[in-house]
Amino acid sequence: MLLETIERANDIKKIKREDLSALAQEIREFLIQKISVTGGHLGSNLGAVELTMALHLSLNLPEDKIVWDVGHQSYTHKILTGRKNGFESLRQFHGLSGFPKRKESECDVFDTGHSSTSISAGLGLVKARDITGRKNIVVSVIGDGSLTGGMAYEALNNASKLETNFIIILNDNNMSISENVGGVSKYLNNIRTAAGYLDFKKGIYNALQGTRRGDSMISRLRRAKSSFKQLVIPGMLFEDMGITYLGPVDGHDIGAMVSVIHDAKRVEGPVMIHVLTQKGKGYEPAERHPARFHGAEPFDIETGIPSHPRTEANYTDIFSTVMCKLGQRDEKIVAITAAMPDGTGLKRFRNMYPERFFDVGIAEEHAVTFAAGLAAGGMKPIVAVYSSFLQRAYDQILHDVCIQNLPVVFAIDRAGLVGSDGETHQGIFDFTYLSGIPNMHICAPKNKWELSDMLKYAVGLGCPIAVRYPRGTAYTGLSEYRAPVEFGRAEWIYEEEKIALFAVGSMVKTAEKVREVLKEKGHGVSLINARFVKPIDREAVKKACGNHGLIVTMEENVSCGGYGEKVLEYMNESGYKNGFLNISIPDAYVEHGNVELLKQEIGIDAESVVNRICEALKER
Ligand SMILES: Cc1ncc(C[n+]2csc(CCOP(=O)(O)OP(=O)(O)O)c2C)c(N)n1
Ligand SMILES: CC(=O)[C@@H](O)[C@H](O)COP(=O)(O)O
Ligand SMILES: [Mg+2]
Repeated sequence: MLLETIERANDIKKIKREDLSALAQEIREFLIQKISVTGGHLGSNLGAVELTMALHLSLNLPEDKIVWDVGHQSYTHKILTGRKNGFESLRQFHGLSGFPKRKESECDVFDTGHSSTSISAGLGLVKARDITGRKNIVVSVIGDGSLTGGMAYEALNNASKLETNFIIILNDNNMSISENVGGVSKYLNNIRTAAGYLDFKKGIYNALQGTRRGDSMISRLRRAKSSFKQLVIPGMLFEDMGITYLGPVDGHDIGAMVSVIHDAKRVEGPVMIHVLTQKGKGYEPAERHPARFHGAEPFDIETGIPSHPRTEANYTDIFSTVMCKLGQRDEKIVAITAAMPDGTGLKRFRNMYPERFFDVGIAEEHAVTFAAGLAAGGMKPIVAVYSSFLQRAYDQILHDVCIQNLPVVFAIDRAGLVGSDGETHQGIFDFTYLSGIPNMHICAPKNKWELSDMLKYAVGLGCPIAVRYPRGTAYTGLSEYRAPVEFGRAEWIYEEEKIALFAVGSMVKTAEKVREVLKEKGHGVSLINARFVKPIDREAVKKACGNHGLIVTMEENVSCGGYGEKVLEYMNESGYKNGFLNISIPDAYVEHGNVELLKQEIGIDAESVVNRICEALKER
């Protein structure tokens, strides 16, 4: 086994050239086997095996630096830098992260998880290198999907005036999570097609090898121009910006890539190598269904079928169904996603109302301002977005939606702990970043019916509102509690005396369990479904303060700027002296792992909450 000989960075250089494709095959088998058990980002990793090997053959790690965009394709890099044993615990609590982590290895130079950051970060590393007089190589690896994100262009704009070496690898597999969309995707497609015309199986770069920055590469291409009917000069967009373009190169040909990287290292300035790869390469189910195997749950290797097929609807399914109904009822309803039609459940809406569906690419900032424009034009936009990705669009929410009080609905999925993606993806800040914005309203459903009711309520509200719901199975308990949603009003579920549990969204289910245990211990416990985080229901808090010694707030958001703080602020303002306990996420990032385990770890699972309440009662 060649893979066994790889124990640390640079060991790959000891492998004989003729054995490299066998090593690539072993890496693929390893990835398929491990990810079939743990789950993980299979497709992107299978596509980037040879590209990563070529980089490791060409660079000297950790002195040289690789910045992985999103970082979901960095598994081969982890294998080649001595972490293959960690794959047993990939994305599990205290196990190997699914993304690059500086704390995991000195070969991980920059933490990622969100898209389109790699060129900015790489440029920063280049400048730090130049200022300190070091000579190392810096490479940013960005996918075609990530190149739809605005940050990438801000960085290219900035990099274009660079006079020292900076290598950008565009790993183009013609896919984002779903189909890649828009003008950039079309442009890259044209390059691919042009390469096809030329019948340059190994890419235009190989045919023109030996060219240098700004000289014969482009002029040779121009000379070659007369031989085509339809001409696309590859990379002209980048060349015109001052970025040397090399490619396209076959991303599964290690020799070709080592050769082009060798040349790129000699360019004094920014240089982009355009590499063509196939998502899911080498595993048929993933090649056939790249979207399904982008982020795979554990699966059967023979068939590709998930090992634990889902039997219950999740919140995304509910959102998806409601959107189709809303779209049917009202022609002004439009839906927007930033490259997540599958993940947000908007695919069905897209199929039914293609003219009212917009996938804007990985462009959350644009998605929000675009929605504001739609609203200003009289439409009723719903932006479906993951909580952690919406963090990017803070100013657009404030400046473009809320100052003008435009009726944009934010359907915030993956709110709360998401699990195996970890720190970068936990949706635990949205109450905080949204609730400080005047005109914004925020609500969270306790179960699947309430999500449906809240969405319908939200589209009729006529001003900015966020409905936030978690990843995973939609709660079906408390179905008998379905009082109409009213602006800023909580819902009393159980009304007793002594302890009042004010729970938000997903925490209502936890609060039910907490209540059961406390009742067994002889306590009277009220349970209030908060429903609204902004505005909070002051009347409900006032009422609870009248006959409950202890007020407990429960939320899956960081404590700072969350629901609990708002309740406490109101209690203080009003002079209520009741005991108060805030159950929320502490002021820290939460790593990857099973959500139930993470909840225990941070003390927001039912058992921990009971213990904390009992402690609080003792102190009184
Ligand atoms: C800001 C942000 N929005 C959305 C995502 C979700 N996301 C992760 S990977 C990905 C597609 C990236 O496509 P590409 O860069 O081409 O890489 P590939 O998956 O094709 O390897 C998306 C949309 C993200 N990580 N960050
Ligand atoms: C890398 C990335 O950002 C996405 O692929 C993310 O992992 C998707 O998460 P879900 O599995 O919750 O859709
Ligand atoms: Mg891609």
